[in-house]
Amino acid sequence: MSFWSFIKNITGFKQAQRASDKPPLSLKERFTALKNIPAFLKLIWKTNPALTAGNVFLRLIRSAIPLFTLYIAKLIIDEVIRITQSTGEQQISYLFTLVALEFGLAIVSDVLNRGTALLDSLLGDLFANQTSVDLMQHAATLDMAQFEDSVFYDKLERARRQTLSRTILMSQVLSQMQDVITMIFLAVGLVAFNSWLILLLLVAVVPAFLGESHFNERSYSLVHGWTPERRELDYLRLTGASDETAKEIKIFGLAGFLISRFKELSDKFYNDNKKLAIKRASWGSVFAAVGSIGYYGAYLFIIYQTINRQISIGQLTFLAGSFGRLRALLEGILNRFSGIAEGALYLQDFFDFFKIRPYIENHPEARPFPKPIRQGYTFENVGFKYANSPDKWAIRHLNFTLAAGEKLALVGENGAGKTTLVKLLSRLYDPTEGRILLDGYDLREYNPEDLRKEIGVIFQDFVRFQMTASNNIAVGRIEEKENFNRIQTSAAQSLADTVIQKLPGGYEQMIGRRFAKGVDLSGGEWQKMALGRAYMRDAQLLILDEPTAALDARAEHEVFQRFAELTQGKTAVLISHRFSTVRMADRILVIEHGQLLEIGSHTELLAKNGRYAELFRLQAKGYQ
Ligand SMILES: Nc1ncnc2c1ncn2[C@@H]1O[C@H](COP(=O)(O)OP(=O)(O)OP(=O)(O)O)[C@@H](O)[C@H]1O
Repeated sequence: MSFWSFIKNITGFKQAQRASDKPPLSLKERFTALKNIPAFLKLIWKTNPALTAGNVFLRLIRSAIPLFTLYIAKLIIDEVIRITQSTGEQQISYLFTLVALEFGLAIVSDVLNRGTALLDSLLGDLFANQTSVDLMQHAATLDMAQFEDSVFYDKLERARRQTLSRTILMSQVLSQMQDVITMIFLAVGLVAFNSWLILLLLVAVVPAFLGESHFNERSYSLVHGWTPERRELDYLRLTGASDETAKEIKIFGLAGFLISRFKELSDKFYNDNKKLAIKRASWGSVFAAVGSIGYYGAYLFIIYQTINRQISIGQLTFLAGSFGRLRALLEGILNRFSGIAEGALYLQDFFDFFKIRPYIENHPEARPFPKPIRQGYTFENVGFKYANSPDKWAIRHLNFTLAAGEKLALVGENGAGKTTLVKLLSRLYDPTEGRILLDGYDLREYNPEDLRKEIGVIFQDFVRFQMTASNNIAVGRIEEKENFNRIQTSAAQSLADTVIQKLPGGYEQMIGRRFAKGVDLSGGEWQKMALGRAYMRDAQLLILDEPTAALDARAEHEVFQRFAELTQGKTAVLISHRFSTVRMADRILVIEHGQLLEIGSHTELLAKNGRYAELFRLQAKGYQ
């Protein structure tokens, strides 16, 4: 497989081609997406009812102000004309009252503007934080298999990316409601004077709205279709400039290679986007011109009526002002409508993500988890295929028992299926065929959460948490993160204490290079920290996948002297390529191409003189 086909596979590039072939969404589909708005408003309300109510209240008051301002302006002009055209002494106190009223309205409007902007930004921040938390919480409930599915991953990516656009959508929806109310106020005023003007207004605005909607739909389709490529771009950006990859990028001289692929993809996206942006701008100008024709048509009509003395000059300013305001408002509302419809489409991704349910879920009528485990595990003809390689059995026809309290070692070549087996034991996946029994009952009958509480797994590719040394060990049992004694004892048992003693900040030292003052560790030092997590955990089944691979000979020896202590009274599964480690187990299961080849104690298997004996001698020979 070439490097690029590999990257394309892991980033789900195939989906990209399918997605970009998708026809753009129809007007109906966009209208349908609006059904997400009520649920969205509910989410905003739930984020903070007080701020939401305050926001709506201020906007309601604001929406009445333009009509009053225009009307007072009309009264002022008519009054000024009346005064200037009359002879003799004139009372001007009425005029001053009107001006003072308009001034008052201007001040109130300004304060309300700032108030809503403030509430918008506070509510927006809270909403963004809340939805990020919800996303993380939901992602945590989902299955491993779902994370390995690229369609799922695209959904997660889109749901995650749009945090900012969701806050913008929130302001848009609230402003839309405000503008609609303002428009109703103004329209009532306009109709009271001349209802024909409303028709002219629609002629001026509707074409622009349809144009905008069309282009929003195109741009959504473009962005949507590009999700997998954007994931690839993110991957390239990260790989090309990260502390974790810098070493190999330099040594293999890969920078140019990654950059050229990045440029190739990003240029393609830029060009697609550019074409659309140019079309949008050109059509936008045409529609704006149509709008202006409508507006000036109405203006001429009002001027004509004024010259014919059908309306006063005050009415002229009121009507022209109302018409201009209404046109701008309606244009804004219609344009914003397509923005909102576009946002609602993205919301669909967001809500879709929350609709994804894990297959492996807790259920109320689950069997209580046995404490202690009495019989142990039984594998009955267990077979498993990864969802992303449906043609290949990673494990097949596995039949064996793991008795309570037994220490079982798994031996086999790379890719034989050892890690897959322990993933099934900890129910990260369910078997594709056959079943795994625990104390006589299918693992599916227990709650996965109860099961996982009783299992401690240290994976080969354990996470190097960029956190303090203390937390790096505490993650083994995070409820005990404040229990310093327990952390210290676990560190001493896994030899992590020897690493921590050398750190300038001791247990509070930030580990890893990502954050300021972080100190990185060597592979073996990291492994000691990870092993500390196993000691933190008070689990009945302990699974250690290559726990000593990165340790030096002395550390490995010491770790295994303590292994008996760690696994005392517990069932343990140990994966290792080192026979010095493997031989300590009660029984050894040799796995080949996902199938059980041999099982027995070290002495039994040596006596059998089969694959285990062959591999054991091969390794022993290497040391002679
Ligand atoms: N997430 C995955 N998706 C698809 N296939 C996978 C996945 N993980 C493992 N496999 C495949 O399943 C098979 C068994 O892999 P597994 O990781 O269990 O092997 P292993 O015995 O633990 O190997 P190693 O000694 O190299 O750690 C391999 O062919 C591997 O390519």
